[in-house]
Amino acid sequence: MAIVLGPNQYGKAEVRVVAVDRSTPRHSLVDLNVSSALRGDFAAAHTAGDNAHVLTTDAQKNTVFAFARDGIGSCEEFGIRLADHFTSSYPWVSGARVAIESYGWDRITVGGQPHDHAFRRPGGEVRTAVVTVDGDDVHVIAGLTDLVVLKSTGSEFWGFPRDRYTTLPETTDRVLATAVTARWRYTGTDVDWNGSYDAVRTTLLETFAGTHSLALQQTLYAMGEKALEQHGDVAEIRFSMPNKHHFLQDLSAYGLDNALDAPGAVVYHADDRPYGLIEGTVLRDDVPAAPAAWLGTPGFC
Ligand SMILES: O=c1[nH]c(=O)c2[nH]c(=O)[nH]c2[nH]1
Repeated sequence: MAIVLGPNQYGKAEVRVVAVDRSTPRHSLVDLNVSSALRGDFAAAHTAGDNAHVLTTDAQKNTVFAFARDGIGSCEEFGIRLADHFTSSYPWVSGARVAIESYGWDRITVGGQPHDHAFRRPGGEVRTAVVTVDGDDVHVIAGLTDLVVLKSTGSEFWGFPRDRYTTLPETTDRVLATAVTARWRYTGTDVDWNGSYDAVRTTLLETFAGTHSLALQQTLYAMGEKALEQHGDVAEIRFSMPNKHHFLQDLSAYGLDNALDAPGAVVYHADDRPYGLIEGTVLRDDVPAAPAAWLGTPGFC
């Protein structure tokens, strides 16, 4: 009896690449989750720790980002480009599997017009309602979770203090993305619930799109302020908004620039964790607080 190596493959799973075409003011974006796996003669790595045949998973990840710089096109084309590249890179790489998930983004409409650089990811979003009767009081909190939105420009972040652990560069043009959880409390119950829900949601989307953001905190406040200005029967609105970071990928190590104004797609790494978590309440100061309305609804400060 001999023990032998059976089928094997290896690669980098779930490379989150976002390529933004900024060549005109009307941006478009491709948002992918790419997993590559190589097959071939990798026996020595397994049996002897000899890595001479191992095209690193790190290089596979870098290849995904580098190839995205030329634009992604369809995910099928992108997969073929990558798989062809990997299999032609070394004679012992006889096969490659490239699996791609593509996340669609719709343009946010503002005043009936599709926005140039503000997008909403369809799916996932959930409408919520919490009704609390407390003695004679009836409280209604409407809301939504997982309203995923992104601006490919119109977002800056600078002017923050720098201590010895602060390495974040200042930026005047970044991707801003979040998954909005919002809950808003009505002052009464004489409300067209569906109409009001749609209208508040529209206000949130239009304000996210239309606010030139200096911080996600500022965008949060602007969304709440507009919701209260435009909807007189809303007493307060609470938000929980993760900052879904999109880092400009550094491609300089392989001789590629990734400048915001260079031709080709601008390539970002969509990082899923850790994430900033920005939470806040915007309220009318002349409406009594209603702590009973929020009892048992966690996730807000
Ligand atoms: O909009 C932001 N707010 C922050 O508080 C913060 N912190 C950070 O690292 N990036 C950002 N972005």
